[in-house]
Amino acid sequence: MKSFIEVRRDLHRIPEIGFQEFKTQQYLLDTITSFIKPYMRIIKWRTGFILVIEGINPRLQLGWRTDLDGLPVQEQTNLSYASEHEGFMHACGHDFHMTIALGLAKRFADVQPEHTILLYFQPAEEGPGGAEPMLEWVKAEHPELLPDYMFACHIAPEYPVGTVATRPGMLFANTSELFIDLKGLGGHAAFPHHTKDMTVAAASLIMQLQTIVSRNINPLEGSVITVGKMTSGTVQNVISDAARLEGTIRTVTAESMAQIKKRIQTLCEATALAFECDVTIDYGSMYYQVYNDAHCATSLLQYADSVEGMTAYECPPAMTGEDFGFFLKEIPGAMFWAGANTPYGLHHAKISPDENLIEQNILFVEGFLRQFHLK
Ligand SMILES: CC(=O)N[C@@H](CCC[C@H](N)C(=O)O)C(=O)O
Repeated sequence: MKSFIEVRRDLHRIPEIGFQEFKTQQYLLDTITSFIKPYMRIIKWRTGFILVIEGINPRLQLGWRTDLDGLPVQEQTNLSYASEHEGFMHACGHDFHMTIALGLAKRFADVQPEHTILLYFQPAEEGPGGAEPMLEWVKAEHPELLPDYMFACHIAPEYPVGTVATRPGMLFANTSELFIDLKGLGGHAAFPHHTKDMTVAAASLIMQLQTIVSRNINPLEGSVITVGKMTSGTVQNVISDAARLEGTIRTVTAESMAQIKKRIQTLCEATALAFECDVTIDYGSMYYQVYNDAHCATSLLQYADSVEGMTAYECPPAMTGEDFGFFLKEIPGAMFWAGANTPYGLHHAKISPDENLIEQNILFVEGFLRQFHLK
């Protein structure tokens, strides 16, 4: 078998967006098939699958989840193994997450575990969200594959390799995507008084959206509204008849999410009135916050503390979103940040995490799952 660094590089070359992970799924299945044992079996679901590894003496079923999808980001790393898919990149570390899961599969193929291990290879974390429908499928079709406890990691650029950073309670925020379409009346650039200019309406709306967190939400409750993409118009001397804003909302409570959406509705209605146009809102997909079970998070930190080369850090929560939150809503478990030591942040076109994290986290997670026990 190839080294795990080579495997990660292979996966890095072929990023695919949510529910389009066809090559990725095939690569993962081919790799697992090369070392699969009679006590292991694969159950496919859409572009993902579950690898079931029967334990020798299974008192528990422990789940480990990896996400599979890349992002629509044009890579700028200049790496020899950069993305071969123009306009797409593994800019959120899912190539690392997948390699760690493959590494666990290999380690448990080499030495059968005591507990039954369920490796969830889940599509579409970045959007539209694979965790919720995957969990619904398991509950309906394979309830025997529901883990008793479930874990996952996410790379963290800002921490040194070997860091395990997590906390009991909320680790990541509630999220909701946000899509706003504005439709007006286009026309000649020289005759603005005959038009309803959607570039100006959209620009005004963006500025108003940015007042919600600063003026309407309790400052002691963190919230974020980001408009990551704005499109409007066709050419420099035609007034735009259509604009679209694409963004995301992050909150720490369901109440502030509802409050923000109410305010967005009001501002959109006001924009429609002020700019004499149609404004429609679509909230896309929403993720439940990542809420760690206290015993599971503490167990991860304590185990990290006991392993040479690993550093446990009880970290603050972040406004990142993760659909792993849907698993944790129903199954006790925890997610942790795995130190990746790179100057560029998640979703940056130049992010290049330290590959040493792969081996270290395979061994860490393997050891953690093998020794995990009930309270
Ligand atoms: C870990 C991470 O970066 N996750 C994404 C999840 C995105 C969810 C959804 N598409 C949204 O934008 O609301 C993140 O951006 O935090």
